[in-house]
Amino acid sequence: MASDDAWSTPSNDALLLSLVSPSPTGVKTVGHSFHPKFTYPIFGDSEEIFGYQDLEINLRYNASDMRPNLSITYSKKFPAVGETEATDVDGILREFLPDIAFQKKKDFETGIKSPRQDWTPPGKLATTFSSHGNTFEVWKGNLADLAVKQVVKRIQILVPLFIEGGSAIDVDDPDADRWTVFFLYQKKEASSDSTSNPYVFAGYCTVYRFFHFRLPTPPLSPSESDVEKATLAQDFDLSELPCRSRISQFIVLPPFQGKGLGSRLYSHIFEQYINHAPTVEITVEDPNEAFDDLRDVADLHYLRQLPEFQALRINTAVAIPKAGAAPNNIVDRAACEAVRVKAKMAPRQFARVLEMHLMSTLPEPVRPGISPEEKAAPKSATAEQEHEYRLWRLMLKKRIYKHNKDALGELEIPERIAKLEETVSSVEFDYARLLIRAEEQLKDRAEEQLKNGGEEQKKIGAATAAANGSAANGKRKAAEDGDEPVSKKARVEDE
Ligand SMILES: CC(=O)SCCNC(=O)CCNC(=O)[C@H](O)C(C)(C)COP(=O)(O)OP(=O)(O)OC[C@H]1O[C@@H](n2cnc3c(N)ncnc32)[C@H](O)[C@@H]1OP(=O)(O)O
Repeated sequence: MASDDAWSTPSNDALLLSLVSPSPTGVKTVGHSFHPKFTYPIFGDSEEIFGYQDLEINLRYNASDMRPNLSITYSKKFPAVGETEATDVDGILREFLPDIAFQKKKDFETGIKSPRQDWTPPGKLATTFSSHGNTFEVWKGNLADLAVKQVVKRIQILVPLFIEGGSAIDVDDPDADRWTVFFLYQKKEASSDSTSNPYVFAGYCTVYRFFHFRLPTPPLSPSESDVEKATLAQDFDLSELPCRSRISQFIVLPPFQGKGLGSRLYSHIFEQYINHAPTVEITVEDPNEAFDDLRDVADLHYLRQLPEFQALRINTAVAIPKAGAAPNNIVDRAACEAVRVKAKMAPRQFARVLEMHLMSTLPEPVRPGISPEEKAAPKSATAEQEHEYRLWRLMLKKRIYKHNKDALGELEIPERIAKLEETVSSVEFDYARLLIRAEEQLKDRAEEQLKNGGEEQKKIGAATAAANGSAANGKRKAAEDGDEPVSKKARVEDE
């Protein structure tokens, strides 16, 4: 009998996903097939499937309505010996896929040929944009809509497969209407053959609406209290109440990744909630590093278009005390808060993007960059420039200290100071990296716009102007405190 190894297959390799569409001769794959990033939520921590040789698990999706079809093939199956038997792949996947996925291959292929050619994604068309010569559409719908629910049920397996720690949402929740779903589709030119639909699924995002509880500022005056009671006594639409809109699951399928589509989808969703009056804050559930990057850059572009954000400056008249608490007025706090509320950003996210932007406005000789050469040969800066940089760094240090007060408090003072300095330098590096990305993204988009022409040019122009002469120089400033270049790990302060 062959060893256990011979009967074991890494589940990430065995599972292959593809988008397909009907063709005159049968079914064709759209783009390239792809493997999942994670399978441990499905097949266990070891991500191994026992009991097969040459195991292939093909999960094919009809590219438009995402009707799934599962086929499992292998050359040999381990004959059960006592309690040791081959993993029940079909049985395990039934917990993650709707029944329709288990149809016979032939029925699936016949089935996807029959849908109407005028099929459109569920919900309503929210926006159209072009990217690298292709047309994309975002469709927006509510999970209470059966057509939206059907597609979500079909694609939910993508969450454990691509988002670490992600879990599917309960589509049968009586509060399903609190979920809004944004579908990203590529729209191909209508083909000469009448068999395939022009829509190809590229990704999706779910957004949950939380009620935004605001504690009344005590004491409520009798008149305010009466008004509140009267309001609550009436019939009112729950969807009109102030809410916090939280981006929960965000996926761009691998064949569409790294092309700027995630950023476009995020920016569109952000804009939707900026214009959605009941939303007071737009938040993100457990973002990972890739999503954080995408969001930081997109939020920076958005804020730089607001004149009141551009007007925020480091107040260089502020003196730095030799000892005691760091000053509170390095940037006008009331003005910051007004922009934050307008931009509906959570305080920490807003603070980060503001710090990043202000770093980009520092005079060139003191502006942190990412290149070690600059560290070896620092440019000479004037005393005023050094002062401005120290103020900026103090502001950053203060926020990071507050954010990590408990963890830092456990360290001895010299260690605490060293840890804080290290974290601040790491964040500086990260901001410099993101500012370069932001600049590159603007350039790419401007080129794209030049090719296509169009309205968006104006927005890009405004953001470019705000960034002009102030962007990161791609070099790392010599650290005053002699820090070594830190790792690229971004969120030290989040630990
Ligand atoms: C709330 C949440 O759901 S968090 C989980 C997010 N989802 C996932 O991780 C699922 C798998 N991954 C994906 O779906 C996609 O790769 C996404 C959503 C993370 C990014 O979408 P994409 O369309 O690939 O991003 P896009 O091409 O717009 O890139 C924008 C920026 O995101 C950042 N980014 C994208 N992918 C990565 C990555 N793998 N690692 C680090 N940064 C990344 C970069 O800053 C990039 O800018 P650049 O290409 O100019 O340097």
